[in-house]
Amino acid sequence: MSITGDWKRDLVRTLLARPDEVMLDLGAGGELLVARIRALLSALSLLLAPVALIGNQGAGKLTELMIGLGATVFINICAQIWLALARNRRRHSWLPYATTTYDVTTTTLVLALLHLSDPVAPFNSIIVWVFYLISISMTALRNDGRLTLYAGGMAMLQYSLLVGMLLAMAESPEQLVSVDYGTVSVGAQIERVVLMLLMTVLTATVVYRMQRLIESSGSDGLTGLPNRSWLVQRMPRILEAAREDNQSLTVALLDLDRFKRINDQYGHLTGDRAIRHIVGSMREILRERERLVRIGGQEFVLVMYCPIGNAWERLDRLRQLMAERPFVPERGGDPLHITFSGGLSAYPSDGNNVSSLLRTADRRLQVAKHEGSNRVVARDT
Ligand SMILES: Nc1nc2c(ncn2[C@@H]2O[C@H](COP(=O)(O)OP(=O)(O)OP(=O)(O)O)[C@@H](O)[C@H]2O)c(=O)[nH]1
Repeated sequence: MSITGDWKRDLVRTLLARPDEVMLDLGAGGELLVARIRALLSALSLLLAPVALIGNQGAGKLTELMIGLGATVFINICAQIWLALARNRRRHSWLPYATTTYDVTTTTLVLALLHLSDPVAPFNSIIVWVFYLISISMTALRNDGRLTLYAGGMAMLQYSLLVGMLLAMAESPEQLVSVDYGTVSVGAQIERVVLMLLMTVLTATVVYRMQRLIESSGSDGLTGLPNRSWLVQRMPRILEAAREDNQSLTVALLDLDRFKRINDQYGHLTGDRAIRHIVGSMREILRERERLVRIGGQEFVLVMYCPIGNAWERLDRLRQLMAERPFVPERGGDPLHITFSGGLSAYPSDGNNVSSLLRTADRRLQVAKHEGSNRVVARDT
């Protein structure tokens, strides 16, 4: 299979996947930012009506301005509602879809309204049409590829339907010529739809790249395991979910014993190989949804969905497993028995947040090291 094929498949899979908790959290921050920008732009649009009033005279123009003013007031009320919802601590998963639908549809409605003042305006107005592109590009801040595809698809569909309907309604070619907006050309309309498609593809690529960067910043290069920043970001949600499901959770902090001697004796590359070898054994004791995290050089955290006593038994089994599978530093050389020490803490009895759980586990780990290493301590003595 070609690398290009894999890349494309990965891109499509990433864009269509439901974002995970970290992406959704970042996306909620992006939604708030977009809501603020929308509120600012809406407030600025309120200034346009008085400015236009100064420059225009006549009864017909006044009616038009009143309609414009009414529309901007409506847009401002909506912008404030979206802002209040985005600020809400409770995350609404439907909100980005609702606001994107609103942004795109408002653009279409304003273009349709422009038809009342000049029949060519909806086809050739740049200022209003550009809001389709702005709405599509703003979806990048929500970290959800599906939202970008939805925005692009909806913008292209609504615009095509609008210009198709207006072209069908035109009674004579003269109606498609205007002093202010020029002549309507079907080619230019197709170009606009192609530009919307291009903006959708570009924004989707930005979303894909951002998701990849966020993922790689949360994983360890040597082992591919999640790293400390992953743990700090993810743990609050994991603990919250365990509390809601009334599920037992134990945090195990493991530290390899006297690892320095392997580096000193065989070199760093062999040390790296030893770490990967040990991680292979550690992975085997993981159950569904449990995580192994590399938080430091030779330090690991296991997030285990079981009571602390059961976790202790499982880690004892890991010790046996590692004893049965010694690491061979060089071909034909003597196998090395690498051991680990561990400290456990139970959620919520030993702490109800990541720091206090890790602090307790670390205190017990130090006791394990002090008592001679190669052991796991589950409670304070
Ligand atoms: N090869 C390799 N070594 C690492 C890596 N990260 C940390 N180390 C090494 O791990 C060793 C840790 O040494 P110490 O903190 O003294 O701990 P220790 O020798 O395991 O001793 P105790 O923890 O007290 O049992 C150092 O030699 C680090 O260079 C890594 O990614 N690869």
